[in-house]
Formats: sequence, structure tokens, C-alpha cells
Amino acid sequence: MRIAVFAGDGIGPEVTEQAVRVLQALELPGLELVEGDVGGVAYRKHGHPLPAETLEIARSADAILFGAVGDFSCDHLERHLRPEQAILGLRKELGLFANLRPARVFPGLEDLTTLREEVAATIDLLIVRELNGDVYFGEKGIRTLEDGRRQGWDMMSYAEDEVRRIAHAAFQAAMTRSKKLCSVDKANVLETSQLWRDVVIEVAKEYPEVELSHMYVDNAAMQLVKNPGQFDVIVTGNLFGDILSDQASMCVGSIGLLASASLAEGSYGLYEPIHGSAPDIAGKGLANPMATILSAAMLLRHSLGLEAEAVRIEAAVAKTLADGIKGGDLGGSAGTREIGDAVLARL
Ligand SMILES: NC(=O)c1ccc[n+]([C@@H]2O[C@H](COP(=O)([O-])OP(=O)(O)OC[C@H]3O[C@@H](n4cnc5c(N)ncnc54)[C@H](O)[C@@H]3O)[C@@H](O)[C@H]2O)c1
Ligand SMILES: CC(C)[C@H](C(=O)O)[C@@H](O)C(=O)O
Ligand SMILES: [Mg+2]
Repeated sequence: MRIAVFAGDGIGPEVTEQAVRVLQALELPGLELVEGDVGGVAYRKHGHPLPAETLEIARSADAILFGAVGDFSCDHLERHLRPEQAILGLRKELGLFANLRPARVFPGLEDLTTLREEVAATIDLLIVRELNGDVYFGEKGIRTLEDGRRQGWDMMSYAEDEVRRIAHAAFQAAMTRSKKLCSVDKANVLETSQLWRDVVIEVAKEYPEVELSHMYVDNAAMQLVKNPGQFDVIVTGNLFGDILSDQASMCVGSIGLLASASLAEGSYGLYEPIHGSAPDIAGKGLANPMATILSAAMLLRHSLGLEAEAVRIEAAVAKTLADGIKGGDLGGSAGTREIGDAVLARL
């Protein structure tokens, strides 16, 4: 079992360190961890945010544990050299098309979210975000029009096979949960979304037990705070899924709690918190490592088939929170390492 560990920038190394400690504490036989450089750190060291040697490590591993990338001092670089290209490159190069972002309220946190307690308590949802297409990977540029005005442009598109495979992933996820799937799009305006909706309806015929609904993304954003308990599985495109998952994180308390799995066909996957490098708190030992620790649990479940060990980690995180040990993001005072220690003590 070879796991690539790409810690990245900002709080990435701080939160990844705690997840690695948790993985090591499980004493899994044959577990090998191999580190690689990504993001701004990799750019400074190798001249590229996703160096060839890092990609090589990724390909040689069974799964990747990823911290975060992003460094505002790199924002002037040409786009292909910016830190974020590391995560985008890994997703594309490795065919990581299905991004699972679960959100549920941990017992004891009901009154700590930005929603009313009785509304927050109902949340147990899974966002299935398509990760290889959409406006993220279309042609783009900034051009000068004939009249001299500059114009930024980004091409949004989805091919039907791309929609079909993420729809299957979402219906399959729904089959293991409450058999309710809501497809979120903007079909009232976008042709990309119209095709998305048509294909999702076609795929639905193969899953007669799943109750399918459709919602426009603007309404979905509103419903997520009005009545989030109505959602079980949400399937959506790359851009809408990015935005809605950050929103869902605050509905359950903090972005420092939301883990994710980015899966290819088969068992290969990359696991990362949904948050970024948080430059505002980086290097201060303030970041909540729970999202990364929970991502390590998803890694054990999805890529290594170690369900019992995954549950063990999730239970330790839940117990830590129930015992009142919280970071500043949840109104507490525990630091990154202290939270790591607390989870380890409850494993
Ligand atoms: N997958 C990734 O690597 C990823 C994801 C999102 C953003 N980014 C990058 O990260 C950089 C910063 O972006 P941003 O500020 O928009 O988003 P961010 O997620 O890094 O931070 C947003 C806010 O949430 C807080 N926060 C985030 N994670 C936290 C944690 N674990 N514990 C406590 N508080 C936490 C931050 O302090 C900040 O106030 C940018 O360069 C962006 O491109 C990378
Ligand atoms: C850093 C950025 C490219 C990334 C995305 O937009 O997918 C991030 O926001 C995320 O949610 O993983
Ligand atoms: Mg995001």
C-alpha cells in the first residue's frame, strides 16, 4: 500500500502532518508513505507547480493524500505555472472525475453552524461534483476586441459521456444512501446544462429505485440554507459543485470539517480537504486538521477497502468534537497539533 503525500502550500503541510500521524497510528501492515512537491512550493523548487517527478510518484501510488495549494505571491505568474494548476493537473492527468464531498452535522455542533440549530441538525448530504470538465478545462484567454476593449473568455462545455459517467457515480452513491438524487444545473440559461439534464434523465432509467429531481443552481444555493435536510445526494458540474460545497461547509459548522474524495474509474483516488491553503492563518498552528484527517479516512475506505479503519478515524473525530475540543474556526481554542493529539488519543 503506497500512499503519495502532497502537502503543498500554506496550511497544507500543517493539516497533512496531523492526518499522516493518524494514518501511522493505525500501524497498517505494508503502508508506505511517499512525499512529493506540489503548488507554489514546487514552483519555487522545480520551476513547475506539478513537476514530472511528483506526477510519477502519484502514478506509482495506490492513492494520494493532498493538503492544499495556493500562494498569493504566485498570482502574477502565467496561469499554467500557478499553484492551483497542481491540483487541476492531477485531477485531469489521473482521470479523477468523481468528487465526493459529504456534509453532515457532527453531534454537538448543531448550535455552532451559521444556520438555526433545528435546520442544521437535518443535514446529511453528499455533493457529487464532476471534476474533469466544465468551464474549468475549456479554452480560455484574455483577448483584445476590434474596438480595443479587452475581453476575458472561458469556454464552458460538457460532452455527453462526461455527464453520463458522473451521473452513474451519483446514482450509485444514491443507491447506498436514501435513494434520492437532485441534479443541479442552470438549464434555463445554459445549453451545457440542458445537455446535462437530458443525459441525467437518460441515465435515470437504469436506476428506477432512485427518486430524481432537478434544481437550478441559484435555487439550490437558497434551498441549502433554507431546508438542507431535503437533500440526500446532489450531482452537479465542476463550477457549481465548487461553490455549493463551500456553502455546505458553513451549514455544518466550518470549512475545516469537509473532506473529499476525487475518484477515477476503479479504486484510485486523491483525498483532500475542500478548503485551500488559508494564507491568513498559515504558519500559526491555527488550522483545523479535521477535514484532512477525515479525507484520510475516505482514502482508507475508497482506495484501500479498509472500512473498519475508516470508521475508527471518523469515530475518533466525532468523539473529539463531542468532547468539546474545537479549533478557532468553531469558536474553540485548540490548535492544529492539539486537535491531532486529541484525535489520536481517541482512536
Ligand atoms: N484544493 C485546493 O488546494 C484549494 C482549495 C481552495 C482554495 N485553494 C487556494 O487557496 C488559496 C486561499 O484561498 P481562499 O482564501 O479563497 O480559501 P481557503 O479555503 O484557503 O480559506 C477561506 C477561509 O477559510 C479559512 N479556513 C480554510 N481552511 C481552514 C481550516 N482548515 N481551519 C480553519 N480555517 C480555515 C481561512 O482561514 C479563510 O479565512 C488560494 O490560492 C486558492 O486558490 C486551494
Ligand atoms: C484551488 C481550486 C482550483 C479548487 C477548485 O476550484 O476546484 C478548489 O477551490 C477546490 O474546491 O478544490
Ligand atoms: Mg473550492
